[in-house]
Amino acid sequence: MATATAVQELSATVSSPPEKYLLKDGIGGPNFPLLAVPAIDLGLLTASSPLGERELDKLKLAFSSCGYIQVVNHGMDDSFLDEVHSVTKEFFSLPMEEKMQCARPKDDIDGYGNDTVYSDNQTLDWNDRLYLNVKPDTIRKLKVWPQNPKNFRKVLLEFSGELEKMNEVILRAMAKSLKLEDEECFVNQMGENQTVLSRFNLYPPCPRPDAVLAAKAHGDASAMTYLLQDNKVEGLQTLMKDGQWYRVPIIHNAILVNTGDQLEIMSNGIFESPIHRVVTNPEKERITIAIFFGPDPTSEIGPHQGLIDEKRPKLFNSVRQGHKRVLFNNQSLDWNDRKVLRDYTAKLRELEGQLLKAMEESLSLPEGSFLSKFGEEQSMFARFNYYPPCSKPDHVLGLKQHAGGSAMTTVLQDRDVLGLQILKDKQWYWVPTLPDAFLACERG
Ligand SMILES: O=C(O)CCC(=O)C(=O)O
Ligand SMILES: [Fe+2]
Repeated sequence: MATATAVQELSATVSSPPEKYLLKDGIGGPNFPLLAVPAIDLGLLTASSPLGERELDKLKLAFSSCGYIQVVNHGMDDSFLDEVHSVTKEFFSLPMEEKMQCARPKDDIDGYGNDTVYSDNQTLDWNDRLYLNVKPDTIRKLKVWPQNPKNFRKVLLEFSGELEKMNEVILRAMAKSLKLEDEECFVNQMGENQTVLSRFNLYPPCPRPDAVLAAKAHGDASAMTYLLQDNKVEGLQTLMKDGQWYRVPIIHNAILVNTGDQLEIMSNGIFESPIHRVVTNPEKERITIAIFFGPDPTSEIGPHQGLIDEKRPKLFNSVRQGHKRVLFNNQSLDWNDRKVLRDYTAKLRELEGQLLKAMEESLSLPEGSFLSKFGEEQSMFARFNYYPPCSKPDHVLGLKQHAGGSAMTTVLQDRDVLGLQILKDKQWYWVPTLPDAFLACERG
């Protein structure tokens, strides 16, 4: 495993980014709409007044739709936040030899560096960063904590300490906004020794903003993420359910908060962990500071009991951080696969609606005759099949003869290998494969 050259140096010396930073299909765009992220007044979240109630409703709506809030009136004054920005900028402006004293050792995450290169095919991010674990104290790697600027460590501890308090207020408010009896339920799930990780990001100017990302699309593995954005240069974008990337706006010295994967689990999927990315800017550098809060890695987290009912079954298994598994009709799936499955099933639901409509039309039935029978909460399950080669195809079936119990089944067939047969008039017929076409059948 190798480390890439500092992006800061590339930015200063090359006129076009090396191949390994270029995305084959570009970043899309160029016009990305601005996302409306609600500003939440921290003081009001704890107020028992109609205004306080309104703020809680805003918070709930924001976290369950776009996944972000901008916290204002948070009690950190401008001069302090300017100091957070300036120690970060000063650190990245140090001569390379000095920054390298904080270099991330191979196979570690703490320290100054950038993408670890795992393979020749990897596309790299246009970003240098300093990762520092802050809590629990026992995992601090002080060897890579900057000694210069002199106030760096003090500022980091004060900033993360302020955000730790803010996080407790917000976690309580989230529980309250969901009308949960136990307002401490999310705070308690974070455990005795929650993890606090800081990430200082430098995004140098990039000559190919159309083809290079500063951070590839990802969801945060944290429970909650707090970001002090650059006050002048935008860059963060988030993927909304309409499949479109939106720009996340800047509010001067507001703290941008998003839910991470662990909170998605605790809230049984009500508060989703948004997928986001960072784009590059051709002229200006961008600096941000992210603080991630995660549950105690030794304690188990899971969907809160009060958020599980018939309408919203338990979506996730209980897990320890780092072992993110999910329940999807009793099939355990990896986290990223679940996101793919969610998008895929959403598209199939649309397709199903169109097919039902066409079937109604073909029988001259009024619109909705079939669809209405499925009800609000129609069930849907996925099954992934692997059929290994078999030396006795004349004696062994991949799947015995059956008719499914569903109303409608959609199959994405193997692109190359035939296998499915249907029985019609006592005769078995092959079902041809048509690359990337869906096979739909009634009554499974
Ligand atoms: O710098 C940003 O705008 C976002 C950073 C981010 O997504 C991260 O560090 O996980
Ligand atoms: Fe992130």
